[in-house]
Amino acid sequence: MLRQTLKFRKTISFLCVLSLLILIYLIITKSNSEHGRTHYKIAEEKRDITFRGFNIFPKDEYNNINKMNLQSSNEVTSDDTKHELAEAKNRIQELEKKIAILEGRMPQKYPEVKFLGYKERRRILVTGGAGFVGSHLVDILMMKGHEVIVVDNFFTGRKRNVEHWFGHRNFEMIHHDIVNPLYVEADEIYHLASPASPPHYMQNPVKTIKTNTLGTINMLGLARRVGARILIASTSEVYGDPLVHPQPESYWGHVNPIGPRACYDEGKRVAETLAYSYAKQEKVDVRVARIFNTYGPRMHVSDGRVVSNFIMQALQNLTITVYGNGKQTRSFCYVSDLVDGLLGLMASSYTLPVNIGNPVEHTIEEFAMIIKNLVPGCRSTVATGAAVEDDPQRRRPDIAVAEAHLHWKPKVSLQEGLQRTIDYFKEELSRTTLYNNQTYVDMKVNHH
Ligand SMILES: O=c1ccn([C@@H]2O[C@H](COP(=O)(O)OP(=O)(O)O[C@H]3OC[C@@H](O)[C@H](O)[C@H]3O)[C@@H](O)[C@H]2O)c(=O)[nH]1
Repeated sequence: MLRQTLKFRKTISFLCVLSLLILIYLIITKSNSEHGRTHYKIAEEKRDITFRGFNIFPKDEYNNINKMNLQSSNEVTSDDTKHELAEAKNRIQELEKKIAILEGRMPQKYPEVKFLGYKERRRILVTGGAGFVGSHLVDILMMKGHEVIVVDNFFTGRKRNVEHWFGHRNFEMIHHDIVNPLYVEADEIYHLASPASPPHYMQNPVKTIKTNTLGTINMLGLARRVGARILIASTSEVYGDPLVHPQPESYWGHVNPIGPRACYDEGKRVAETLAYSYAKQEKVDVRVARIFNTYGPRMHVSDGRVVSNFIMQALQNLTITVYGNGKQTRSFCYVSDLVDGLLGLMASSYTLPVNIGNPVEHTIEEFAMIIKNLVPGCRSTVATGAAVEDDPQRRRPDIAVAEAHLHWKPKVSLQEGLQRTIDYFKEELSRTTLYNNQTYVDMKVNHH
């Protein structure tokens, strides 16, 4: 009995030891396999990072991980994996090249901006701020250290004209059509929004008149609400086909109210009327600039006005197209001079309309020859064609008021201004033919 009991105990002890050994064995195997899995997981994650082309690590760390990946793949992976890794590296290299190209296109830093204290710094709204004149004005206001809000519907304006300010803390861009009300805070408003090139405004006369009437009402209403001073961009076209020469501000003009230019001429005349009505009735602080023919860089290659047309034609050895007999005259002001005049007017206490333009007058025929001679090796011929309906025959500003009240007169000679503009259009031409393959000829405006 005793022997049997001892034998039973031995068996029990043996079974216990055996189960203990099995348990230990199981625990060891499990921990090994988990360790292996973790290793594999880490390797997978690293491989995944490089595979997706996220080159976000500092270079050394990135290289180490690549080495580790290669080592581990040498140990555990097949030729397929090696091939995948090589492909991933190629893709990373391609992406790096693309990033470098994109970075090359981005402006590296902003133009230098003056620092203004909060008492001097003004918040300035520029309607049409992405347009030809507006964008040059925006540049100066920004560089002076003000906060600038650009409003544009991009009907004729372009983001490209102001993109060098994108992201700057003093700059804001609003895509908005001022025919609809706008609610922003501003100390000053430059109201420049409107198509200004005859073929453009004639192409959409209703839009042109809405912008100059409803749009101006909205901007004057805004100026009243926020107590801002507002400068309205009017035009020499309020004088129509003038019977007085040169044109002083006191001249009332000679305008056909139902002609093809009326949407612009009369639109701007109403804008002036609205400005002085708001000044009288609502005490809005208004300034009115009558802008004469202006030219310079950032005019669109297909703007359709004489300067851009003649320069583009001369640069491509195409016929220079003079509308009518070419005896009509114009006086051309370089854009930086105009911007100086606008700033001077906004700052002055003079509230009646002021002509801003360059009084140096040329016939259009002469002007064609001036441009042809400024483009080296130009083989263009100058041809006259059908006249444009209601085309003003003589135009030259009397700038006595600007000289007396703003102490302003233009500084840039026609020769110098045209040279800078020709250089700009040369650059534009190479850009359009290189990247777009859509040349000026496709978009040429012809209103013969
Ligand atoms: O290719 C062309 C283009 C224009 N012209 C002529 O050149 C003269 C100037 O024409 P533009 O189109 O440049 O400008 P306009 O003077 O007619 O109107 C301008 O006036 C002042 C501003 O307010 C506006 O920018 C615009 O309305 C006109 O006599 C026109 O018929 C040509 O002979 N050939």
